[in-house]
Amino acid sequence: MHPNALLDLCAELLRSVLKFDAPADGVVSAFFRKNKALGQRERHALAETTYAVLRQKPLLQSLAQSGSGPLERRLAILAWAGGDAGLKGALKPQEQEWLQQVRQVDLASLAPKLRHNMPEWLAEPLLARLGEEEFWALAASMNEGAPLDLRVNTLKAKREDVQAQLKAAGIDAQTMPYSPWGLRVQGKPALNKLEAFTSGALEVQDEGSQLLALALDAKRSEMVVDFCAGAGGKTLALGAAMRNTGRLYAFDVSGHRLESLKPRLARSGLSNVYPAQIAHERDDRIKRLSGKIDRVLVDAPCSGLGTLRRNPDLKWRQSPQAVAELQVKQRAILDSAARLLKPGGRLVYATCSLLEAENEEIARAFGEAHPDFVPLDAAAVLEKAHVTQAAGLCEQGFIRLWPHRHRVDGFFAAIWERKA
Ligand SMILES: C[S@@+](CC[C@H](N)C(=O)[O-])C[C@H]1O[C@@H](n2cnc3c(N)ncnc32)[C@H](O)[C@@H]1O
Repeated sequence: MHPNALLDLCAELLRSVLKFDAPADGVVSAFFRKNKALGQRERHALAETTYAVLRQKPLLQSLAQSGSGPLERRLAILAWAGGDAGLKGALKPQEQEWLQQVRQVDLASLAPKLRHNMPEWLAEPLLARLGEEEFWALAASMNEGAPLDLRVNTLKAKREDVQAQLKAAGIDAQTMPYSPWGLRVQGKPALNKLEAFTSGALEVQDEGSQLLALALDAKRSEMVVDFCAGAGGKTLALGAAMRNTGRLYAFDVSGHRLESLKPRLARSGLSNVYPAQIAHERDDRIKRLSGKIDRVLVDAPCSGLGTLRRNPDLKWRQSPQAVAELQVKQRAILDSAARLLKPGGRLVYATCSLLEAENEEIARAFGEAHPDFVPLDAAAVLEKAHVTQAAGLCEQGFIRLWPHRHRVDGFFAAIWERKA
């Protein structure tokens, strides 16, 4: 495709994505389905440019003000990720001149909001919690892409064997710094045709999610509930940790998400998982299992703001009102899920949010209202689960993962034991 046509197509894609009426990854995939003739490199250029615009929207919108022509084309020019040669071939002389001028701007001299590229309602609490230096490190880390994290299904294979298989396929996979199940790959190699993947020895799962499954410490023959199982990323890790014994209920209100668990379940070799759609957190099924469960994971619906490296659109699609509504849901789900536990059972509440409002605030309120739940020290729990450098992953007794500190998505988890 001619570079100019590709640039215009990118502007068209940006126009759709920047409406923010649907998640960016879905809009990009739908756009590619509609534009079938696009080659691999062209798709890469369009997707990376779109994500670069989402990551730095305030900065790029501000810089784009001086140019002319459609705003989305200007944004695409400023963020272009398809190489300088292609861009040169696409630009009119006037645009070339403008780009030269913009590239001279001293970015360090710009207002803070154009440098951290977050809405104020998000920047404010993060700055208050982290202080200047760490806040800016976090802002920078959110503008980096995330690597591809993998979990070895220990039911089927050993980590070092899968690592060797990947190496034989030309993929350099490093063992993860914290999770004993994890391998990390740079770039985005295609995995779905590899024997390690089709045989179920390998799943895509970020390191933080693996650590949450480790924190639940589900054991052989236990009764376990994954309350918000979704497409089952954590369910699969829990089922393998239980060595395919006992009973693992995968609940979710979304039947559609639970459907996506099925092919993954088939690959994994697990037969101890029971997916079930529930109407809401007080569903009759929950009442029937009340007091019978050994371990419950609540991977609560949340703002997702810990995953901005992968989903930068979330910072523009979320709002303080949405967070307030999520808090109501999070409290209700945690309260209801807690009823499932036997005396002596373990409860883990987790989110992939960075906000105290969805994390410590929810956990503390639950602790105050439920004196029969004793908080467990997260570092001690992770150490017992053979997680290396566990203390560095925890704050105030909770798991607290940060992209700039740990090079993973942001995650939170609180752990309790119901009094015997
Ligand atoms: C963070 S996602 C779960 C991700 C999943 N655990 C994984 O590892 O792939 C939160 C899930 O909570 C589900 N959910 C929302 N409200 C719920 C409720 N009242 N009861 C149970 N699940 C709920 C959503 O459908 C969504 O799938």
